[in-house]
Amino acid sequence: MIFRWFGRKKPEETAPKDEAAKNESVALESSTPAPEPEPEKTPEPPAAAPAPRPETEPVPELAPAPPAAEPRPAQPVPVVPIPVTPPVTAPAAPVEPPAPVTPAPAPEPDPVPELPPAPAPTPTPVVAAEEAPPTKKGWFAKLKEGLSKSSSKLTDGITSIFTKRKLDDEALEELEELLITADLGPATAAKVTAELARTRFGKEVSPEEVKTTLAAEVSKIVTPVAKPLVLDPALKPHVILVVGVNGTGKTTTIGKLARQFKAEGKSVMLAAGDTFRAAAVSQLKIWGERTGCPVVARDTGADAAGLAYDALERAKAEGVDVLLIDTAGRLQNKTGLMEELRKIVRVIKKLDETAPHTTLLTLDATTGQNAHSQVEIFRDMVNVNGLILTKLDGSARGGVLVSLAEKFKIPVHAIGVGEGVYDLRPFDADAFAKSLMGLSAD
Ligand SMILES: Nc1nc2c(ncn2[C@@H]2O[C@H](COP(=O)(O)OP(=O)(O)OP(=O)(O)O)[C@@H](O)[C@H]2O)c(=O)[nH]1
Repeated sequence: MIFRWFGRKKPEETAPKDEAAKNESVALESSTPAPEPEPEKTPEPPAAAPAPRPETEPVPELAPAPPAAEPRPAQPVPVVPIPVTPPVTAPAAPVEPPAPVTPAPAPEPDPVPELPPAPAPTPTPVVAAEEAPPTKKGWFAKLKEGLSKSSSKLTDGITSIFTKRKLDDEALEELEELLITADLGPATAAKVTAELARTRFGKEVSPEEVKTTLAAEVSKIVTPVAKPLVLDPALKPHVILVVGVNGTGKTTTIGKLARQFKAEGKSVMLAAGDTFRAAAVSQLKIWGERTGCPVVARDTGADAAGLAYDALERAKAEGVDVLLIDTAGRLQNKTGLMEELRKIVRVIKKLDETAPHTTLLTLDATTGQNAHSQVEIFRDMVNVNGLILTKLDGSARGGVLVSLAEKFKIPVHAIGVGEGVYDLRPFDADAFAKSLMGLSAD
């Protein structure tokens, strides 16, 4: 029966590699500029097109009224002096004379003392003032806490399977199922349990041992993809195209990355390439303000590729270090989206044939296995060469990162564990694996 474990489920996911290679070449082909018949719609360098000039940042009028979706972390709430209403005391038992009951001075709607003009929600240009950057220890704690829903599902399951029990076929089967339901995917689940069987089969194992072994296995699987996003200093700018389904965290991630690059002393420019939704544009503008980065934007409905072209042209002219381009993510209109993304790529290649230098796909970790199809779809549209898993905080499906790593082998540059500007961190394989299994850092 041991052999059942070794032979039964060889991780059968070699196919994706070929598929990945195939698709990659497709994507690359599609982005090769040479015999492209299309550029008739390509926005030409806006020589004589003064009309919808991309408006540029800073955008002073944005400071007030952030849209509801604004991911601003808790700010000290401006204290507006509110006129204190006198406590309404029940009038004491009526005493004579009953007649001229002078009604207790009604809590007058106070003559509103002229309030000093409400302190406008601070324009928050200084990111550092928002929250303190977490220490390494604080970061691990945050990651562990963020992954607690994912890990408690796993650790509760492991405890119930392995309390005073030998590692037999049945236990392995249950473990494998548990790992699958925790989104690690069938191939990863089989691989990890087979490894456990190889070393411990027939022995009594404690839940702690199982967790430690699984953490080590998970770490082995995700280590090859844990690659920080490194900017090429020779590029002016290093162009990062950010793609992903709506709501997966593109704009927020751009804001967080912009902060990080700025903190490293880089000059950063943002391009509001999701021209479809006005809210997306204003959200990016807010991030631009918060991080002190200029934002190239146009009116809703403008041509996204034209905007990207203008942004790159300007970034080059200004010698900017990094250009982050936001994009739309309307999967409902897949063909239209594919066209739009490919066109952005083609058009920016006219200015720099090596751009985009990084095509980042944001994936919402709460969507579990759905993330797999998103990788496939976007990889086929554009040559995705980096992933960012967002919303790992509060997701019960953080295990999906492991199956993504195993299947696609695309670098995971960073993970998002909150809406705050500091809540994006380089992906640390070991810290992630331990947190996922509910273990402590050391
Ligand atoms: N908890 C949590 N929320 C996040 C994280 N990243 C983004 N969000 C939130 O997810 C929501 C969607 O994020 P956006 O950045 O607007 O996503 P988008 O992909 O740009 O979406 P569209 O603008 O609709 O295209 C916002 O409320 C963000 O604050 C994360 O790591 N953790």
